[in-house]
Amino acid sequence: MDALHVDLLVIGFGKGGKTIAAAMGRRGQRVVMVEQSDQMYGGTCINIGCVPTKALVHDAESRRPGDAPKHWYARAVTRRADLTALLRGKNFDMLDVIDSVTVVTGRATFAGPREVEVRAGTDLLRIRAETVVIDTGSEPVIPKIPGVLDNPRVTTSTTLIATEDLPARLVVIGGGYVGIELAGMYAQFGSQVTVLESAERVFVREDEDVADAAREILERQGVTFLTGVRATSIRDTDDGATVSYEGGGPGEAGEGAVTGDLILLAVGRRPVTAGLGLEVAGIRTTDRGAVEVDEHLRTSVPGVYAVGDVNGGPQFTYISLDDSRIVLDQLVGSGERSTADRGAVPYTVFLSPPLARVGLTEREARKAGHDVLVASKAVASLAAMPRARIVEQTDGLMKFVVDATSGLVLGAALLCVDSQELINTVALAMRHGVSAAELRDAIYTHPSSTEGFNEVLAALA
Ligand SMILES: Cc1cc2nc3c(=O)[nH]c(=O)nc-3n(C[C@H](O)[C@H](O)[C@H](O)COP(=O)(O)OP(=O)(O)OC[C@H]3O[C@@H](n4cnc5c(N)ncnc54)[C@H](O)[C@@H]3O)c2cc1C
Ligand SMILES: NC(=O)c1ccc[n+]([C@@H]2O[C@H](COP(=O)([O-])OP(=O)(O)OC[C@H]3O[C@@H](n4cnc5c(N)ncnc54)[C@H](O)[C@@H]3O)[C@@H](O)[C@H]2O)c1
Repeated sequence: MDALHVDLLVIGFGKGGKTIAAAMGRRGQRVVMVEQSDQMYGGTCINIGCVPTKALVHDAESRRPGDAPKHWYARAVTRRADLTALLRGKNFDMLDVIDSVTVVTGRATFAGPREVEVRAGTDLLRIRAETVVIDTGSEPVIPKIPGVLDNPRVTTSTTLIATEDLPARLVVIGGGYVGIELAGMYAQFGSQVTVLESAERVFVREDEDVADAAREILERQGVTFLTGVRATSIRDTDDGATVSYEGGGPGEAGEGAVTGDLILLAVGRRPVTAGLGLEVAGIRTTDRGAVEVDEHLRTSVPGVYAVGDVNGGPQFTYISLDDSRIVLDQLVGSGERSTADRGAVPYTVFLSPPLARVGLTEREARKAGHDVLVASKAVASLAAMPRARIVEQTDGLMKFVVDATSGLVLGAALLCVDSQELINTVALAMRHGVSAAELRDAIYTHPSSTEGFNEVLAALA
């Protein structure tokens, strides 16, 4: 079979891959983007990840006491589907409008170092490229628990958020990002939610005061947490699916069972490398199954790069985007940009209100030997941040960890309204050496959430 020969081949329509494809296509390079599903143009984020879940969080938060839960939820699922369809179309068009870029819908497997076969139904296409970018993302880990496989009551985030019937009872296995966000969201839609988490507490990376505040908000919204427990089996009953568990911290049952109408598996996501034929191409993987890359995202085969979740880095859309900057710098820039350049990378868990974090926690800062100053205030106690009262969301706290010697911000935990926006200002300040005093004394618009910094950081004076 003759192979189609192009300049750049991208496998997977994720954030990093599509950004590289568009940039190189605009430079006149012949580019092929291979995506296995026409329902995944644009990748995980817009179709089954960030965007649909945050749309659902928004709708869950907007439910008023008189709104019938099942109806409200079904309406939200329809809106989610409309929104993702719109964005999927826009993402396809983004590449389709570029003359030298072709989107091929089919599953790619390596046939050589920079050559793939693409299977679409009975059609088979062979593509050879000067440069290959692997951006195949990640997929949910399915824990080896009896009763999990082929059980219609067992869901992943992908299938749960497409379910049109609101589960009366939802059991979530895993209290990480996916588990927590969906637990909070479904509780606000009206489900009775139980989270089973194997760590001794939820938000285990966070300082205890922050973790306790976040947990307390979720509990008030109706989420029950069982921590330090491990699910051992799932058994179908007349009444639903019963998850048995072992473990449990002080004061908690050593073993027990909880029944749900649906069970959500949320114990992590692993890189999609199986079945890609990486061994045929000589592309090495790590012991965790990710494509092995160096700090410039080069794989073990010259001319082949890996971006996004598949390279084993932090699993965030904005990291996949930053990966694309590193690869583009290799292809058309100075080749100096690397993963080592990243500093103060923030993250947000979309609770209501969101928990946004950057830098060191207080515990980490003290352990690292810093002379630490802490400024922390409950949002409800802030006089100079009326925005929280305007939007009727006064839950949470703002906490800054500051180096007493340099006056620089070491980290922040913002559990408050708009924190997904605020944290980017703090991260920028940290990256550019803006001091805590400068953040405290800056002029912010009013009424805004940022002006909370004036009052919270005043405690450092
Ligand atoms: C429920 C959920 C919520 C999330 N929320 C957030 C959030 O709020 N903020 C955030 O930053 N991150 C969030 N994430 C993580 C984020 O979605 C991912 O980190 C990001 O989308 C990864 O992008 P990527 O570039 O690695 O590839 P992806 O976007 O995963 O794209 C990979 C693509 O490759 C395709 N593919 C795979 N194998 C092949 C093959 N052999 N041939 C052809 N195509 C193939 C897949 O179909 C897929 O479209 C969330 C994830 C989930 C699951
Ligand atoms: N807002 C965001 O940015 C966002 C939202 C969703 C997902 N994501 C990304 O997706 C990734 C995957 O999310 P995730 O929540 O699936 O993984 P995760 O790694 O964040 O959390 C998995 C959790 O499951 C627990 N766990 C593991 N095995 C268990 C078991 N057998 N029983 C009970 N608990 C168990 C772990 O202790 C952990 O707390 C995240 O790491 C994140 O990068 C980001």
